[in-house]
Amino acid sequence: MELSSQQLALKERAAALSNGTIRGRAADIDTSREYPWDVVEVLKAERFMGMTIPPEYGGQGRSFLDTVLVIEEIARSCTVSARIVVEANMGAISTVMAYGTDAQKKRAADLVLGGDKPAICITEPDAGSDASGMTTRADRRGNRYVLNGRKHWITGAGVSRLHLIFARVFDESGEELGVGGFLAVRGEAEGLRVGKRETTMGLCGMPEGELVFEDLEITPDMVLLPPSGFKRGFADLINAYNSQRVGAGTVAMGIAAGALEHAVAWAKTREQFGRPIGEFQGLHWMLADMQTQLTASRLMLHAAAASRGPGGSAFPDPTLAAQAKIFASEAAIKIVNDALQVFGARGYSREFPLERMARDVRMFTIGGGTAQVLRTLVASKVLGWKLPQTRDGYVSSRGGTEKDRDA
Ligand SMILES: CC(C)(COP(=O)(O)OP(=O)(O)OC[C@H]1O[C@@H](n2cnc3c(N)ncnc32)[C@H](O)[C@@H]1OP(=O)(O)O)[C@@H](O)C(=O)NCCC(=O)NCCSC(=O)CCS(=O)O
Ligand SMILES: Cc1cc2nc3c(=O)[nH]c(=O)nc-3n(C[C@H](O)[C@H](O)[C@H](O)COP(=O)(O)OP(=O)(O)OC[C@H]3O[C@@H](n4cnc5c(N)ncnc54)[C@H](O)[C@@H]3O)c2cc1C
Repeated sequence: MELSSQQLALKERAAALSNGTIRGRAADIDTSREYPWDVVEVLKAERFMGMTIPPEYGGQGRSFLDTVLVIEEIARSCTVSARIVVEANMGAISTVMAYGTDAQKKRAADLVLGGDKPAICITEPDAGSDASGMTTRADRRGNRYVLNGRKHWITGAGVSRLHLIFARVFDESGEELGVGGFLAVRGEAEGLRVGKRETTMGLCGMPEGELVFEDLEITPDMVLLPPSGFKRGFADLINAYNSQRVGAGTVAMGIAAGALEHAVAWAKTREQFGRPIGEFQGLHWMLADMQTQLTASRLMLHAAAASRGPGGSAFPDPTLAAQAKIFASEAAIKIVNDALQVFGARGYSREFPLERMARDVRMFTIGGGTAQVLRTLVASKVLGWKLPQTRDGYVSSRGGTEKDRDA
């Protein structure tokens, strides 16, 4: 995909920041397990926070493809910093920019442009891949909603201020209306409690935590009503999430790009048997395969970022987003581990970035929808069949009977 001169300039600016300040901070962010507020200030100064926010709300109205160019460059040096760029431009913020009221857009834009990385709150202890099986509920009380429930593995728990919470909606008679999005700002909302932080293998500077909603009151101005209403609210909200799936896949690809750069430089300088190891054909072919997989990942992610879903969607095509994330995340795990292999024992040392990259990249076939669940989404498109995953749903969707179900 041909990039414009403005996009090339944007990519260069991001690369300069990545090669300088960001690269210098990556190892400390990992070992300290502290959220990099200093990096947020630098991202703000470079206007990499809220790039996709429309100019009327103080942003630049940049595309998802522009954002992907920046994410890749930042991820070459630091995964935590790259994920901040993802969530400051895609996912929750782009959902509010698409579905929100004017006041909600302004509030969200001010927070993100001020350096806030929003949290998208979908996953629950008993509803991970089966996200629509969520039990967090929003009960109507007069003109407000009261949220009760719990989410976990929420990126930014305890540091994010703006939260987009997916919840099952009930009217005052207790009738279920569907799924809605609810906005809450930590520190302003009574009843939003930050729980346990996970001790993760990678992305150590980014809190992944539990959120507990205890009679969290949501006023009408903070209800994010999906365009098709609560009835198809889940579909609308997860459709908006496709932007973040492309962003997540891009972080994985960026880590791989950084790891390959390190491996190429090492292969040229490390000598064994009196010659650079880069002279051995076995490594030629490894490096060639790594580059081939990286190029394919980048092409798929750029195509997905530039795509739009059916029906005039403002978001990437769901199938292209799923395919790009499946391919890029699985390729990146292989590329990073092969890059570590090129370093020999040094690859296994904390004195080199490869072991951190290998720990960081491992999450991308899980977070953002697992590689298995995304394959089902692609298969559903290929077959032209709906493929509900519950046993009853599957049997009935294929015209089966009770007998089939109990088979
Ligand atoms: C598994 C799921 C895809 C949903 O499966 P279900 O069988 O429960 O429901 P479906 O009938 O398949 O879907 C319901 C409805 O939504 C539409 N849909 C589903 N996925 C998409 C999509 N990606 N884009 C657009 N529309 C979508 C589907 O067509 C149905 O609509 P209709 O009824 O046909 O009109 C889903 O539960 C799922 O995606 N599970 C994975 C959970 C996930 O991705 N979690 C991410 C949490 S955030 C995170 O991890 C952040 C870390 S990362 O770095 O970003
Ligand atoms: C680093 C990180 C950050 C995250 N950030 C967020 C966040 O900010 N917000 C948020 O809401 N969530 C977040 N998540 C949660 C993430 O979305 C879930 O972990 C993911 O959706 C999978 O759910 P689960 O972990 O419960 O695994 P499970 O759903 O229990 O899956 C376990 C295994 O079973 C497989 N499986 C499950 N169902 C099927 C099926 N029908 N077909 C085939 N295989 C299946 C899965 O692929 C997986 O291999 C994050 C996760 C990680 C690791």
